[in-house]
Amino acid sequence: MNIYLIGMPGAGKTTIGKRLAQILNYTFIDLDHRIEKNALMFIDEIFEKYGEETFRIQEKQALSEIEGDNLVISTGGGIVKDRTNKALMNGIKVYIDTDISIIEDRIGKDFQPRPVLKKKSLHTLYDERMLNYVFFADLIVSNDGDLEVTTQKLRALLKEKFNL
Ligand SMILES: Nc1ncnc2c1ncn2[C@@H]1O[C@H](COP(=O)(O)OP(=O)(O)OP(=O)(O)O)[C@@H](O)[C@H]1O
Ligand SMILES: O=C(O)C1=C[C@@H](O)[C@@H](O)[C@H](O)C1
Ligand SMILES: [Mg+2]
Repeated sequence: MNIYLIGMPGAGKTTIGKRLAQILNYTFIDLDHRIEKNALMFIDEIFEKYGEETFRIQEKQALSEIEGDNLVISTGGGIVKDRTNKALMNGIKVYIDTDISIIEDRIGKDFQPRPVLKKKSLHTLYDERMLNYVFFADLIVSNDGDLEVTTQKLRALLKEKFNL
């Protein structure tokens, strides 16, 4: 069974995904890195050179190319903008739900370029996307507190609800 992590930029999908894969002995895949490998370009360069629409096509393509079992896949924050992407996610979809003000605090301390945040605030993106995250989700896990606590909580829910 594969596990897809969805949620706002900076919610913790990559960090939790790596740790969860370690605990379950699954393989970790970061969809943003797959897109960069396919395009031989960083995501902010794709946005700059070709725009968001082209990026979304590449994102859908990378999602549809995921193969294998026992994978933890962290997706980009905007994967839910296109509701038809849900059908391409064959596995348990987990919404990592993190308070916007906590995300703001956390990503103030990291330096990854996030091109969507050049145009819109996290608050606006959250208002636009929140219902779509819920539409995609089989499970919802809050990541407002300690990372290890979140990951263990998720691990326990996967066992309880999906017998993993
Ligand atoms: N529970 C936590 N406690 C403290 N810091 C955290 C926690 N979860 C994530 N972080 C930190 O928040 C930042 C964003 O996390 P991460 O990169 O995993 O988010 P993401 O959802 O993958 O973001 P993006 O959509 O931009 O790829 C990182 O600096 C990470 O170390
Ligand atoms: O929230 C978004 O729309 C994005 C999030 C990142 O993970 C990347 O997928 C890209 O920068 C777009
Ligand atoms: Mg990430």
